[in-house]
Parts: sequence; structure tokens; C-alpha cells
Amino acid sequence: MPGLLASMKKDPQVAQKVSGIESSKRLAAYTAVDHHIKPEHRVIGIGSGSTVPYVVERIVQQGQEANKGRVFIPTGFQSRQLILNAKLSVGDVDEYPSIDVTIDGADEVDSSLNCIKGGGACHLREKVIAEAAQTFIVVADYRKNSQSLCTNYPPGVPIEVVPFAYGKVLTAVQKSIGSPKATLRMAIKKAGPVVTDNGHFVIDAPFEPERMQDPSAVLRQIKLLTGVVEVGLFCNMAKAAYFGNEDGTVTIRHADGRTEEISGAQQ
Ligand SMILES: O=C(CO)[C@H](O)[C@H](O)COP(=O)(O)O
Repeated sequence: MPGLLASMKKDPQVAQKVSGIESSKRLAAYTAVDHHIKPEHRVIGIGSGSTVPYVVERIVQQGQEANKGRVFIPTGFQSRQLILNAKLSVGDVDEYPSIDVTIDGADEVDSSLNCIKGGGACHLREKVIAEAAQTFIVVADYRKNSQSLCTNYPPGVPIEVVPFAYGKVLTAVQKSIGSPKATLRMAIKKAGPVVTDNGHFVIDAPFEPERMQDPSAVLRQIKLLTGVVEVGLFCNMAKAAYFGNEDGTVTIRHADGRTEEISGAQQ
């Protein structure tokens, strides 16, 4: 899509909006790093997506001394490249099963901090790295801040499946789980389906927002289907979510129900 983005950016109004969204992502990421990546943290999980590069950028700004002796655990190919390009040390969760803090993006976050993740098809590793962390923090722009899941993210819930079982799982998701419009995610610059970093396919399952009043129940139902590897519903996992706003403020929602509006980090 780079051609489309380039032509959109030529329209001044669209260009302003795009750069507004980018600066909202950066604001959320910088503020979350300032609040949660402390000198004593040695093992840090790095998520995937377009907001996370700003997380790595801010961590690099903490300086070589702060990052000496730290190891960064990626959630997929993209975040591994980010870590390597930033000249930070990379590790894997099998060597470091206990992570101090993981910071990751999200596709949608509800008022209880339940998240839809997997827009980049990385949600299996993302969930492992989030679960391994003592503190899991979400960073996103204001568009992801929602009351109820499946309101602002039309593709719905990403479901990673083993390839040979996709037809059976897709039919079950459509007919038994209640997502009649669920589809197999197709690749854009490759003929055929998206293949994850783990060699699996992804089904995107939109649900009515009412169904998402209890996302844990939907998660349990989908996870019980044989052939499902992981579901992009992250329920009761995040300690806080940071949303960058267009006016330069950051909305922080905490797991205990508190919400703060603060000025974003100095850039
Ligand atoms: O879950 C993810 C990838 O699997 C991403 O964290 C999610 O898609 C958010 O990405 P972005 O920061 O580009 O909005």
C-alpha cells in the first residue's frame, strides 16, 4: 500500500491527519517507556506493529549505559529486526521465560483493558511475551480507545489456526461461535493466505459489540476448537493502556479502573 499512502499524503488534509496519528502513536509510546522502563529492568518484551518502533526509539534514547546488560525479547520477525537495527541485544523467551516489562500495541482496547490484537498476525508470540511479563503495557493512538471490542476494528478477532484445519475452524466460527462473516485473511503481495511467523493461517472473525460484553467467554469458546493455536483476545492482561491524543495529551487507563489525562512525554 505504500503508493496509496504516498498519494494520500499529497492531499494536505489527509497528510495532516496521518502525521497527527503518527504523533499520537509516538506520544503514547514515549510516555509509556518513561513510566515503565526503569534502570532496574533487564529483560524487556517488545511487541509488533507501527506504534512499537517509537517504543524502541525511546528506549534507545535512554542511552547506551542504561541499555548495557539489558536483553530485549521480540514478538516476531518485525520486532526482532527493530531490536537488531537499534543495536540492542536480542533474546528469546525460552532463554528468558520471566520478563520484567512488555510493551505492545493493540488494534482495539475496551474500558476494562481487554484487547483485540493480531492485526499484524503476531498474536501468538505477543500473548506468550505478554503473559511472561510481570507488567504488560499497551500503547496506541486514540482510535483504539473503545468502550467495547468489535466497535472500531472492523476485521474483528484474529484467530491463528493450523493450515490443514482452517476450513473446519472457519465453518465452526461462522456457524457455531456466531461470526457468520468470518474470513480467512488473504495476503496482499502474495497469492493465497497470510502465513504467520509460525507457519499458520489467520481467520478474522467480526462479532456484534454486544457479544463482546464478555470477551473472556468468546475467547474460551474459540480456543476450544481443535486446530486453533491462539486467539487475538487479550483479556485481563494489561496493567495499563496509553492512548496518544491529537491535542498532545495522553489518556492512561489503569487495570484498577482509574483514568488519567496527562501531557505527553517531551519529544
Ligand atoms: O497486534 C498487533 C500485531 O499482531 C499489533 O500490536 C496491532 O496490530 C497494533 O498495531 P499498530 O501499532 O500498527 O496499530
